[in-house]
Amino acid sequence: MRHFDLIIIGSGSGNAILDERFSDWDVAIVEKGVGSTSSYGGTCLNVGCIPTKMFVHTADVARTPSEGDALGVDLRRTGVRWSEIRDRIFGRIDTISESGKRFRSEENPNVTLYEGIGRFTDTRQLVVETSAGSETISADRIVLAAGGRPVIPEIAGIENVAYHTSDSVMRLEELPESMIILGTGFIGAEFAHIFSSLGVEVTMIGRSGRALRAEDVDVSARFTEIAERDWDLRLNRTEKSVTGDDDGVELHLDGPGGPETVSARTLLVATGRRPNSDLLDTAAGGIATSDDGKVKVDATQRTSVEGVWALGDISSDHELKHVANHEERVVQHNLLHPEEPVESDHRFVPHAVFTAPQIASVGLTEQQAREHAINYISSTQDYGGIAYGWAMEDQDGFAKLLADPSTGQLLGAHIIGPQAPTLIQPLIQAMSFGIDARSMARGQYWIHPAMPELVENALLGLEWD
Ligand SMILES: Cc1cc2nc3c(=O)[nH]c(=O)nc-3n(C[C@H](O)[C@H](O)[C@H](O)COP(=O)(O)OP(=O)(O)OC[C@H]3O[C@@H](n4cnc5c(N)ncnc54)[C@H](O)[C@@H]3O)c2cc1C
Ligand SMILES: NC(=O)c1ccc[n+]([C@@H]2O[C@H](COP(=O)([O-])OP(=O)(O)OC[C@H]3O[C@@H](n4cnc5c(N)ncnc54)[C@H](O)[C@@H]3O)[C@@H](O)[C@H]2O)c1
Repeated sequence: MRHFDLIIIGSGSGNAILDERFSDWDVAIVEKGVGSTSSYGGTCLNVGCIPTKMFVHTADVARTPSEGDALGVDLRRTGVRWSEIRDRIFGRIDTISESGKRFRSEENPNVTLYEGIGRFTDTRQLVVETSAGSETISADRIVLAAGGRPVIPEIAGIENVAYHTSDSVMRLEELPESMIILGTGFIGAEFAHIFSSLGVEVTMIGRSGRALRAEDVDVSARFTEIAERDWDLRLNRTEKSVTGDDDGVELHLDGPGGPETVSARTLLVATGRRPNSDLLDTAAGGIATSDDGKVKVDATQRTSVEGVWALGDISSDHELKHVANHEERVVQHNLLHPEEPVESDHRFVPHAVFTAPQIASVGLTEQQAREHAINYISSTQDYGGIAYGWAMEDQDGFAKLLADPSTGQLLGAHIIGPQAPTLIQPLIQAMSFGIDARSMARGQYWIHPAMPELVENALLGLEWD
């Protein structure tokens, strides 16, 4: 059994821990590979944030003809070269993944890369199943950065049909003429935009009455209206069974109008993700998990076992890359300076959904404020009420702010509309640095007539003592 100073399980955010300060540590990285190509470098790089946003940008360009009409410009999309799009995107991604793996395995003499599934057999001890056989390794310190994977719901017949998840759908051989997307969350909303903009007929299935229902209630309601215009959105549905053959799939549902069947060439399952703690058999390592399988950590990212840390999707409530990166920097510091540990800061975690239109959010939603009986004032500013919104003829977008009625400190910010993830950044800054709405609105210039006037006007709309 080989013993290391440090074992890192997972090459996503975990890969970034190692810098020159670790050059005299004997380190093992354990990585099983993600996606249909078993790639190195984790979810975000290979099957998550980065390729999806490369497809999203392409989809944004592909849908410009639908926006030209209101402006008096006639545009036509005459074709989509799917295999070129796919190969352009993965030509870049696969090269980065391969060079990242080569760097760790060939250019870091202090690092040993184990390619296979790691599983705990004892406290700080693992067996790794590699193609060359199984090997047992142990270490003084272990970092769990093993992420999560898509959940496949238990629908009768699903084991007999061909379906995709976000792990495989971006590498489709051909663009299908139709697609059923199961799930109306982040992944469902982003892929519905991507595939519909490229010409695929999208049917989207949701269990509740709203799409993106975790968003602020007004944002979710507006998004649902727009999604109903753009896609065949079927809400309040329960799946009964699924059947299929070489030509496609049929999903049998129960809904408000009784039983119904939807069919399409391809089925994409986007019904959430689960942490990989079961693959790791964290229980055998004595590591405590919550009921949902997330590894329990304290504010310094320490697990229940001395010398074992966790970060990112395997332990975090926020399955977001910027959170995994933040926690990785905390773990890195605490490995190097155990006598002066630092804590993760999860006070103002923003997120964005890169669908159409874009959505971004930070802090409390209105429904959360009500649920926790938090006093708030709110303000909503439409894109249609600012000069740049006139230029775009925007009819749908708005920014909504919630603030403390006694101090004017922002409690939450939610934007649906063009460039929402960019527009929200000054509001994240105001919340993080404790700037009240009036100081924020009037303590600086806002470029006229640029889109951030949406934020300025929403701030000015908040009225407090
Ligand atoms: C389609 C999609 C789009 C996304 N878009 C965004 C976005 O736009 N913005 C955003 O902030 N977030 C996005 N996310 C979320 C983001 O990708 C994750 O939050 C982030 O990648 C988590 O990083 P991580 O390091 O915790 O885990 P991962 O990057 O998943 O790394 C975990 C690694 O551990 C390996 N592993 C797991 N178990 C074992 C084992 N037992 N033995 C060996 N190796 C193992 C896995 O193979 C994997 O490589 C997206 C996710 C998906 C799926
Ligand atoms: N832009 C981004 O930051 C981004 C993009 C994609 C994914 N992500 C991360 O990945 C995570 C996973 O994404 P996701 O979209 O899979 O999860 P999600 O939790 O956002 O959405 C899953 C949806 O599927 C529904 N669902 C569950 N079981 C179902 C069933 N049997 N039938 C129909 N619907 C069902 C859920 O109610 C939920 O609405 C997200 O929570 C997010 O943190 C982030």
